[in-house]
Amino acid sequence: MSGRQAEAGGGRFLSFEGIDGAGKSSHIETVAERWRAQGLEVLCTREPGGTGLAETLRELVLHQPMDALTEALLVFAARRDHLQRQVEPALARGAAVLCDRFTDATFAYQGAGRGFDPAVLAVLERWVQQDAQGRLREPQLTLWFDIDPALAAQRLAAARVPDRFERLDGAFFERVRGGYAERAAAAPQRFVRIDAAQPRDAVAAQVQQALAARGW
Ligand SMILES: Nc1ncnc2c1ncn2[C@@H]1O[C@H](COP(=O)(O)OP(=O)(O)O)[C@@H](O)[C@H]1O
Ligand SMILES: Cc1cn([C@H]2C[C@H](O)[C@@H](COP(=O)(O)OP(=O)(O)O)O2)c(=O)[nH]c1=O
Repeated sequence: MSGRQAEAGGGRFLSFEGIDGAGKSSHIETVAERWRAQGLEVLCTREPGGTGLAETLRELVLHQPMDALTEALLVFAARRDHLQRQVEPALARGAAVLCDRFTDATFAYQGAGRGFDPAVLAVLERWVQQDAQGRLREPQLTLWFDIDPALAAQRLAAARVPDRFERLDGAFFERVRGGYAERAAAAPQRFVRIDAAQPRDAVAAQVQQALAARGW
């Protein structure tokens, strides 16, 4: 965990990342159920989204044509509202926050995928996530569901109608995957790589092991 990270106030902040079709969504509810059974308050949420305003911005980002800077500004605007109105109050109450994607997705999709300048993303990250003491709000643990884009595409083809991102080609998702690998290499204490190509039970076991390693 980085020294510049904000305290979670007794709460837990866990993010789930990976390219579309990696299979992360299937596991969030399982973790939530287990933690609720332990008596924890759990907030399951997602980005972009998690508040009325942020869900409205999500609809635009997923369905309206726009350039990479507009995309980045909208996902950070959604993140700001989500942090202020949902995530920070939940962590302050001591709740566990399970977030389907967070800022790593912006570096992976808008940065590595679209080719937008990561230095600008890092500036926006500080504006949006830094507290008055200069500490950055980040997940304490990020589970990165890593998978070959060709396999993820096969899963998605069987699963749902694609949105703006899911329609992009294999080369885009190779770059996004590379973006996640870079983020993971830069923050090895925060990231755990999950081999998402495995069958669902094996993936669930890896998730459980990553949480147990944190005493969670
Ligand atoms: N380990 C797995 N093996 C095979 N199919 C999977 C596995 N995990 C999830 N799926 C299926 O793949 C599709 C995409 O999973 P989903 O959880 O929606 O991915 P994501 O949220 O990462 O985009 C769904 O149809 C899901 O049932
Ligand atoms: C959080 C975030 C998501 N995204 C993209 C990645 C996904 O394609 C999309 C929504 O993510 P996701 O919730 O995984 O979609 P779904 O409900 O279809 O599983 O938004 C970005 O491009 N930048 C971001 O900062």
